[in-house]
Amino acid sequence: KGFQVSMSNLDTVALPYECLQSRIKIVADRIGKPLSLTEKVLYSHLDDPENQELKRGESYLRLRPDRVAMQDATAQMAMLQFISSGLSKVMVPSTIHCDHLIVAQSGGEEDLKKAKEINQEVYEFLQTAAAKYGVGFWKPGSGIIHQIILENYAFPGLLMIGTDSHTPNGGGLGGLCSNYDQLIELDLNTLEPHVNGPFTPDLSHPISKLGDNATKNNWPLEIKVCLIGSCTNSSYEDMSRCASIAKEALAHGRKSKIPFNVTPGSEQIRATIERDGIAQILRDFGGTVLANACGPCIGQWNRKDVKKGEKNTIVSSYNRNFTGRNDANPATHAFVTSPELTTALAIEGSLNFDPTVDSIKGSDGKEFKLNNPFGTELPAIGFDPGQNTYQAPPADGSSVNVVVDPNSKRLQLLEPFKAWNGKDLENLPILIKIKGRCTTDHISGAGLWLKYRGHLDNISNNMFLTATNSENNKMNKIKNQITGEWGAVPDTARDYEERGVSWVVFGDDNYGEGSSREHAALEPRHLGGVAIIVKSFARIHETNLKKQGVLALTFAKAQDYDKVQPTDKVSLVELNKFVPGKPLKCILSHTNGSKDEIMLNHTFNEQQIDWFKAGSALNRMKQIIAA
Ligand SMILES: O=C(O)C[C@@H]([C@@H](O)C(=O)O)[N+](=O)[O-]
Ligand code: SF4
Repeated sequence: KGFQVSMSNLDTVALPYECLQSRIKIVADRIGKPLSLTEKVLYSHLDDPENQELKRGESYLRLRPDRVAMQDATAQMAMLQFISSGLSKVMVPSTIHCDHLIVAQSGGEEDLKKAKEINQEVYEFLQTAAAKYGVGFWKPGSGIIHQIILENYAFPGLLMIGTDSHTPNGGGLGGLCSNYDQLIELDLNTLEPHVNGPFTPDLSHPISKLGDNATKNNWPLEIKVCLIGSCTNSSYEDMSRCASIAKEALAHGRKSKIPFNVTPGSEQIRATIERDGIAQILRDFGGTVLANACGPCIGQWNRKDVKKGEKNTIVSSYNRNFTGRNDANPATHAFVTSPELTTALAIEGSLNFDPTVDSIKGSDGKEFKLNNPFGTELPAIGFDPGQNTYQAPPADGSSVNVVVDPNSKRLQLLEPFKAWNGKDLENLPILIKIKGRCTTDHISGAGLWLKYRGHLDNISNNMFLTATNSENNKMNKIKNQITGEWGAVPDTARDYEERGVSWVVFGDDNYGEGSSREHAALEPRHLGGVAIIVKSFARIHETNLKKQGVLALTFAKAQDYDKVQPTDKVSLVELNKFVPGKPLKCILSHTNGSKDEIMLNHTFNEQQIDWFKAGSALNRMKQIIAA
């Protein structure tokens, strides 16, 4: 009792277990039955455990997170929004992690040096904003946010807000607990390794069928590059399992047939795999050790081996493989799988090779088969922390000067979005009616655009560039409904905006899947979009739209999507009756004079409707603070 342990060895704030347990007790007494792990983590962070409404799947919980973590591609916008809030310091321990902006080309040291030069302005902004507002700063080279969280910050029961969709990775240390909502039994002996792709992580192939499926679909069988690493596949164990395969190949005089890139998840992983000889084995196998960063996973890859438009296949252990995501080449067929399967496939460099059954010819001409990979979960003699790349926030950063050059191409201070004018939205043009998959990479691509993530007007030039227009099945070719001219999506949106004309977008299922990037919501809002109307939303993106004051609406009847003509004028009426749980009325006025009235569902609660009325959640927060 009374003995305090700090939340991490980099913070002074104590682990909050006493407070968490007292809140759980209050809720457990209210509910009167055992709680699942998720309920324990959430309810122990309730702002008002005595009175919070607790309807599973319905209630919006007001929560107090223990900490916040931001990666550098989203932290710029997060800190710009924080600066515009007028608050003087963060309320909970927070950190910024420089991991998304380092371009992979020749290898770790060289790439990191170049990144520090190229991104100097952005790193300087983040480093000074961190110091000024009390945020810890992990310098470029520290590693990927989620690996660092696992190494320094995650603890059982933690509730953390992260500006990246893989933040739940830290939940892996959630610890065991007594009550489950559902028990799913998986017989792992029946589960064979799978490889997913191309163009989506949802297209899954058992390794035994991969070659046939690739042949049937005319996907290139030859693998051009294999890449291991990423925020969720770059632990010490991952690397040591890959090294066990590399070592076996080397023992038979074989190595990777193709370029093989290795991304350590953090400086600690890099230093430890160097110390333990694992990095050298991977280099002997033909590997290039890249910087501790996201790199090619998010298109930070200065790829030289194929030309843009050239059809080719790559295999990685990354998390995503959407069109063009890794190298901005829409013809790159990217497949994702485990780090060890990626390593094994590199030996023969073909999708037609099944390392679980096929043998390999050694340099002595003799056939051999790979044994199952094995790894070491934790290094026997502990981790080598490597270089210290962490900057703790000073006790008082108020005098720190944060520079945002008004002529910068990469950073721009934010202007508040306008509040709703209290009127219905009448006869708006449709900017684009999107057909099929529309991920956040389609709405706001990464790759070369990542450099503009701190400049809302400049990054808006990538808006919807790779979304498919239902009218012509083309990307980035839409008709301006006022001038009749065909043009690029961002230019057309800017033309409407300059004319003071708001617009809407229609979309398909799981709209906005993938990344957390708020830019996919900020950009349409910035260029004059007022409503996104789709068959269904991806959860994170729907919330991002609401936060930015955009009406995130879904067809009450999915088939109403087919009633929408790209030339329609769209009205959203009776908005004065916009309340939780009540669908909104939409009138489609077709060019032939006929009209269709359809109903649109939404998931806005009272607080979020206030965000819409105020123009954004940030505007609403400032109203509350000022009141
Ligand atoms: O786009 C971003 O900056 C965040 C994004 C990125 O890490 C990604 O994997 O796409 N994510 O996953 O949330
Ligand atoms: S998914 Fe890729 S880009 Fe996103 S955080 Fe992980 S490594 Fe970085």
